[in-house]
Amino acid sequence: MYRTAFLDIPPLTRAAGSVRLPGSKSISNRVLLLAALCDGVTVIEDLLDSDDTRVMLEALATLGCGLERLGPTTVRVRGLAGRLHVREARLFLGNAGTAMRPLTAALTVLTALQGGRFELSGVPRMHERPIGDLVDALRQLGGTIEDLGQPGYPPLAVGAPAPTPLRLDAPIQVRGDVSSQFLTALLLALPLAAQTRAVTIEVVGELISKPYIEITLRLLARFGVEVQREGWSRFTIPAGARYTTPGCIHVEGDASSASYFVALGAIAATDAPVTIEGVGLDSIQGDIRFVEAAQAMGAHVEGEANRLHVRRGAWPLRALDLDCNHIPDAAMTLAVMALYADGPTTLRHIGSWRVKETDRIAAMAAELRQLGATVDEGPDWLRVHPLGTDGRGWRAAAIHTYDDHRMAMCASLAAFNPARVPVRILDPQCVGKTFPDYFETLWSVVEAAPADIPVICIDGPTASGKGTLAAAVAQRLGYHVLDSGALYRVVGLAAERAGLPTDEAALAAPALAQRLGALAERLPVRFADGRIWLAGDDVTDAVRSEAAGMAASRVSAVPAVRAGLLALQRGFRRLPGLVADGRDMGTVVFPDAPLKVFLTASAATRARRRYEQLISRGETASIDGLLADLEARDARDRSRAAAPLKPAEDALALDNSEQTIEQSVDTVLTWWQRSRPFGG
Ligand SMILES: Nc1ncnc2c1ncn2[C@@H]1O[C@H](COP(=O)(O)OP(=O)(O)O)[C@@H](O)[C@H]1O
Ligand SMILES: Nc1ccn([C@@H]2O[C@H](COP(=O)(O)OP(=O)(O)O)[C@@H](O)[C@H]2O)c(=O)n1
Repeated sequence: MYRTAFLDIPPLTRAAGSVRLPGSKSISNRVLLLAALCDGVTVIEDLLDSDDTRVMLEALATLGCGLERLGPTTVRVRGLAGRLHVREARLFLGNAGTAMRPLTAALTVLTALQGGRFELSGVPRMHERPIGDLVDALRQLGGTIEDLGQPGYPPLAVGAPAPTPLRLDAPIQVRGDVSSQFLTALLLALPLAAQTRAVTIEVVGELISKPYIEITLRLLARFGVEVQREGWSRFTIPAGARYTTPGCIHVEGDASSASYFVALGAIAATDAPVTIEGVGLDSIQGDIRFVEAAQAMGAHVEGEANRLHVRRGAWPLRALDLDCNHIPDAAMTLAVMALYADGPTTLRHIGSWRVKETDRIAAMAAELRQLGATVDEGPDWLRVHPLGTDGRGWRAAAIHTYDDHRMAMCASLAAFNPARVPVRILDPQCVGKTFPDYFETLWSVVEAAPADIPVICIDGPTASGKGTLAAAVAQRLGYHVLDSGALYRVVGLAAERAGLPTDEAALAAPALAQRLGALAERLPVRFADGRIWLAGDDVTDAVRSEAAGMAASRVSAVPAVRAGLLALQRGFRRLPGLVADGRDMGTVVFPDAPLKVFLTASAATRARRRYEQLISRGETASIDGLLADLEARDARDRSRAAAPLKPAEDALALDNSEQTIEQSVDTVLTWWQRSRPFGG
């Protein structure tokens, strides 16, 4: 997951390949609650690992539920068997509506039956998301609920020290036109109260998001509770209802998350399809019907039970006028697809967007306008005018994401714009709510023209701080790093292991130079988790020695070695971007890089830094010896014929002798921001 302040997505061209989706959020949190309420043990497989499931798991643990992780996405839950193990607790539920609403209902019923008091709160946005209709229904039922903030919104306290009688004679009425989660919450909780008599719920007003109620009913059935339904207005939980564990339950891939990859397949030029694994035509999630909407816009989709294959069909996409009540979450994806359509697209019946993670109608309109689009909005509709496929009208924009995962994922689709402008996603870690690795998954199926993938070059003499600066800048931008010096060091080491000499006299022989060049070209080197591997051996420490540095300096003067390493180095230019440090990054390897820094510091400063570095590693060193070595290395790097150390013509010079590391990083990031088209 990217924890950077922003993530710049270069213009993307093509997409193909296969993605596996994380588990459905809606299913994950419902299954967790059902497993917690029932008697016995449930193993949940492919559970979503995200912010929203984490807060649910933490809440259930606080309530005394036995939870055991069997793997990254497998959890064993020992249910509470309908009994409260603790009578008082504070539960923090982040911004997870799928935790807040059902837990409020379940704890209201449990405390009415057994006594106890629980406080439920969340992030500030959670406290702006309505829950009043659910609270009204639970109060009708005889539950005790106290508003701890603004009435009708979390935070809430539920329960009282002593049990209170539940009123189950009359049907419980709940509004269905603000959020279907209120009805879901009652359906999940009321089997607790139906042990001796049937419980009926009546929906007031038109029920929105019916597919989410379907998921609730199907999962209740998996846990042994068969709810009887009359249309979409009356639901009866039979007397004697009892949650029983299915033993093991598998969570299917998230159909709303699938929408981004369906859209990708429809938008990106491609020869091979984008294949989405883990969700398909057998899905119980309503958002799977996004596929029909995408097809109406021109996507070519082939579905299997648990898999989808998508390609571009009509191009530009076909404009749409659609009632989106049945796909409230995935419909956001249509708003971005609409930018690539042949006319204005209108999304109707999306009033629930206003009470989601953010006011999604306002947010979507504002951000699509930033991209250059004309957008009209009403209380429960949105109309997006296309930006066209000839490149005119599109603007590079820094997209605000409003702590809303879907805003971030939707906006990424704008990177296919024909104007080939990059898209900046602010606060990319908001995707952690449902799809922590969304961007990594995106990179795995998309392509960009190499020239569009930004590279920041940091060249300069030894111990000027290039590696330190490169790593810090890369971390702030979410970019990859290329430590090109390490490659020369590894060549030196590989030569030694192959029994090849690297002293200057020997290197003068053309046959040896050629062998070293061939060695460099097929160097079995791998960088992973901060370690360097040479043909399966961890050589991280071995290549860092001063002797290895001197050997690197000698072999790096051999033109065949430099040529041999060229393709390998260029291969590091991968999405979303690269920071490369060395001697010739800006002059030879990435001459088209949009930012080149030539980093220097006085020889005395550099010798002192290297000295401190070695001493801190527990090695012995002398400043005078280091100074002499470093001057020798500088001289050789500057005077060699092949790619000598010198600033590129368009490099910006930075002398960090008097700067802290943070100051150097800030200087480079300021230069970088200036070179980007986002303003500010
Ligand atoms: N701006 C700076 N101010 C102070 N020390 C620095 C600065 N930049 C780097 N250093 C320190 O200097 C040492 C050498 O830096 P390094 O990044 O290994 O250099 P290079 O990659 O250029 O050989 C490191 O211990 C690092 O912490
Ligand atoms: N792009 C590069 C990087 C390193 N090198 C050589 O490889 C040696 C080791 O590089 P390095 O960056 O690890 O060395 P230090 O600067 O850390 O001492 C340098 O002394 C250079 O001679 C090069 O020629 N070209």
